[in-house]
Amino acid sequence: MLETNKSIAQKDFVLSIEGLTVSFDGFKAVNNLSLYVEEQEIRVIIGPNGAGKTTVLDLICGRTKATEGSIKFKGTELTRLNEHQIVHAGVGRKFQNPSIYEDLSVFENLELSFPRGRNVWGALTFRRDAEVVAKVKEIADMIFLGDKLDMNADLLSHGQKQWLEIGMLLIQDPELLMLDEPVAGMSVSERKQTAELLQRITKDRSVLVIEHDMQFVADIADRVTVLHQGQVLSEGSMERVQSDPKVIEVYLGH
Ligand SMILES: Nc1ncnc2c1ncn2[C@@H]1O[C@H](COP(=O)(O)OP(=O)(O)OP(=O)(O)O)[C@@H](O)[C@H]1O
Repeated sequence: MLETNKSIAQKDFVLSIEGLTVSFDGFKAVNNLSLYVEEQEIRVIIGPNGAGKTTVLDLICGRTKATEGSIKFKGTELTRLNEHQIVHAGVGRKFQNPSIYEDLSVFENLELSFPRGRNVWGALTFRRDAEVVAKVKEIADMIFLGDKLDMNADLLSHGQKQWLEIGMLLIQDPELLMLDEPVAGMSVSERKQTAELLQRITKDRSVLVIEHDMQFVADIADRVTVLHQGQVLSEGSMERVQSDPKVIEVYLGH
């Protein structure tokens, strides 16, 4: 046991969650959870409805306050910070529904998210210097929208809107990116492209994803954590969790 603790402590984890619990009127949606995410890792959290997946992301990004436990991001204790401070520390979160500015172009949406242009008026009036333009183009290419910079965001497909929102997070250069069901509503080819995109962006960062689409999970996951009733039911490679009888019983067997 000592050996295990020592090896866990020595690894370079981007995110170390230990003993995390949140209680809603006595109901523990997350119950004494420990989870460690490495640099450049894509970790996928799966599990049945109500398992606590979204609540875990809410706790990490500061939307929900923990009752007990610790969430360390590169050594910084996140449970003491507010949502804004957590974003500033380098944690980006994408929710299920895209929250892009539909009446602005792809370029303007990305430009607005560039760290210097966080507020709308600041972003629209500051000079589009070469650095911003270059970064916007780089990100647009990465999210498959390089030829759609001038298109109004409301004309994009659902999948393209999801990519734009991922791009709006990437331009802020988070070290941990959290995505809640990123391929929901996407076509098969868009799912494939999204898998490629996630593989590419983990060269510089880690990604934590909640997903129900098992093909997509198999395509992207370095490791999978299966949650059930706020606790880790199983963890490891996709092959390992898929063949775990406990996982088949409560989740995959349905
Ligand atoms: N703010 C809250 N107050 C009370 N109960 C909550 C709150 N947030 C979540 N819960 C409960 O906690 C449990 C876990 O919810 P959560 O949304 O995290 O599950 P999930 O695994 O993301 O499920 P799904 O796959 O359906 O999105 C559920 O029973 C939910 O009703």
